[in-house]
This record gives sequence, C-alpha cells and structure tokens, in this order.
Amino acid sequence: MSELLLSLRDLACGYRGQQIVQQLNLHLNAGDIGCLLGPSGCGKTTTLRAIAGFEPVQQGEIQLGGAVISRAGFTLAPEKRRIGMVFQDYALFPHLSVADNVAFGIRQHPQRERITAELLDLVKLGAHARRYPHELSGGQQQRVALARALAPQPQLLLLDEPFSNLDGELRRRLSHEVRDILKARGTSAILVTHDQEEAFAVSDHVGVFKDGHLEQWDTPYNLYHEPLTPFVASFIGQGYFIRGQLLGPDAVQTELGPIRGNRAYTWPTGSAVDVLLRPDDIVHAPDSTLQARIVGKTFLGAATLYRLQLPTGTQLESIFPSHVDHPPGALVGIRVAADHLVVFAAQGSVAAHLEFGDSGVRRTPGAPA
Ligand SMILES: Nc1ncnc2c1ncn2[C@@H]1O[C@H](COP(=O)(O)OP(=O)(O)OP(=O)(O)O)[C@@H](O)[C@H]1O
Repeated sequence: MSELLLSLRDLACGYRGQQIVQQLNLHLNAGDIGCLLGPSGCGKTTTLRAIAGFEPVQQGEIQLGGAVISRAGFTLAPEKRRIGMVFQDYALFPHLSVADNVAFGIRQHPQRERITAELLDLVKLGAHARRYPHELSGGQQQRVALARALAPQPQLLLLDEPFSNLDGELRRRLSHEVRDILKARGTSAILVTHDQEEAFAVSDHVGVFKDGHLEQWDTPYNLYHEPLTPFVASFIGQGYFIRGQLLGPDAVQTELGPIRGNRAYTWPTGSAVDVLLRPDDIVHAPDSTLQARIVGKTFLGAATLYRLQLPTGTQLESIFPSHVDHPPGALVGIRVAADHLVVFAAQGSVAAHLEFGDSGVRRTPGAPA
C-alpha cells in the first residue's frame, strides 16, 4: 500500500480575490503520476502554481508528505518545498552548458558531478554535456529541463504542458520516455495538459477540470468507461448519447433494444435517460436484424471508424476491424456490446428525489473502483 504524498483539501485559489478554482479535493500517492486535464482556461495552471507555492490559496489547504505547505494566510516559500518544476518553454539557463544546467540545483552537493553524469545518461544526453541549450533540439532541451528538475531529488515534480512545444511523433515518444524515467526513479509527479492522449499515456490518475471544478479524479480506464458526469463523458474519448428509458436499475430500453450494464441507477423505472455509446460499444454483426446506414468513414489503419445512422435519424459511431470494408451509404448489421452502461438523466427530466450532488450513479459491487 503506497503512502499518501500530496493532498489538496477543499482548495480554492485564484488571483486578487477572484476565485478561479473551487472546492478542489485530490490525493496523490507516493510514486504515482497524476494529471490535471481540461479545456483552456479551466484552472489547471492556477492549481499547479498553488501547489508550487507561486500563488497563495484562498481556502482549504495543501499538504505534502504530511505537512501543510499552503493554507489561507500561509504559503511556504517555493524554494522551501521539495518540489521540482518543468515548464512548457524549457526555461533553461542559456549561458550555462547542459551539464551546468543540470547541476544548477545541486551546486553545493559533494557528489554533483556523479549525479549530473547519471542524470544525463538517464535522459540520453551524456554525449551533449558540454553543449549549450541553443545547440539542442526542443526535445533535447526538455530532457535537460527534466534532468535539472530531478537532480535535487524532489518529493514531487510538477510538469506544466511539458510537451506542447513539440510536435506529433516526438511528443508521443517523449511523453512515454518521461513516464518510464519517473517510474524508474519512483518520482511522484503532477502533469498539466489539455491533451487527453498525453494524459492517458503518462498518468496513473487523471483529474478532469471544468470551469475551475474538478469533475472526476480517476484512472484513465474509469474516466473512459465510467464517467461520472456528461462533461467527462463527452470530453474523454468519442461517443454519442442516445435517448432511452430506464427498465430497471441496470437496464435501459433504447431504439437499439434493451441495453444492460454493470451499474445500478437510482432513478425510478421509466425515467428518461441519455445512454453513452462509445465506438467500441457498437460492433459489426452481419446477421443482425439491427441495421444502420453508413454516413461517414475514417480509415485508421488497423480499424475503421464508421459514422452510422439509425432509421430514426439517430447517429452513432462504431469501430470495425479494417478488413471489414463497407462503402458509405451501405446498410450494415450491428450489435451493442456495452457492458459498462453509462447513463445520465435526460436534460430536463432529472428525478426530483435526488440529493444535490448525487449523480444518480452507483457502482455495482465488483465493478472496477
Ligand atoms: N495572473 C493572472 N491574473 C489574473 N487572472 C489570471 C492570471 N492567470 C490566469 N488567470 C485566469 O485564470 C483562469 C484560469 O487560468 P489557467 O491558466 O489556470 O487555465 P488553464 O486551465 O491552465 O488553461 P490553459 O490550458 O489555457 O493554460 C483564466 O480565466 C485566466 O484568464
């Protein structure tokens, strides 16, 4: 059982009395990588700056390793927190060599040369120790920044959009590499990004933010398969909502027939609901009587994403293996293969008996936590 490293309790923070982030609660265990994910302006960087100690908190508190480092009226100075930072723009010292950049935070350390050499090897820049930042590529500069941040052995590393200045393939490769490096050293980290693919590739837990509120803090698997709010359901992954009617706690009648899942809902039978269907929930079934027309098609390589239209006009997406090739306009047989039933109260029909804050969702015992 890992121990708790970082906790944010009922946190509110912002600028000059204006609250940007409110009622934020999250916990990170030692050795874990967490991620703050959300659209632009939702408060991710503000939260990261509060954890780093660059911004005071307005309410609640932040604890690191069991000690309070921020609460209203008290902010432990950033340099007194054992927290390292990696920024989007690398922020290397241009007049220092790669090795001197990495050694910057451990100048007084008797072993600084050995530690610097080890870290440069770790980030695969051993051969570039004497170069200067402007002689390196963007990806190499970000590796130097990572080595520099790791040198003082921080308890926690904060990474603010660390890959967003890099493109495509390099971005993907470096994000995997950074995860491997952090895991190999057992370094705990919080990453800020607005890129879901990056969040999932790097993190153990991801927090989805909307307008300064954390909507869900969970594993990538649960965010995808068991989103707790319609916003998380639509922000994470692809999918369509179709209208349905509750047949019982764990079954919904829809135009695709009854759909059953592994969660129980507390709304009364007959309630109008919206059912989330992901592309992997709809599978190709040539003999099915359930037919849909292909209205869009995107070849993805190993698979093809089809946009389908039901006779009522409802649209869905479905992933078929790419050797199952159908032209746009064709009718195809489909079957629902969703074992995670994700349902939200249909707009305007929220059951009146629900307490405020109750999403109406109960996890079935035995379902992934
Ligand atoms: N120094 C500041 N003073 C006043 N308001 C600020 C300041 N910095 C950010 N804000 C505001 O706080 C809100 C949240 O900003 P924040 O940078 O935390 O968002 P973000 O989720 O990190 O977005 P992005 O992905 O675009 O960086 C925004 O409305 C922004 O305009």
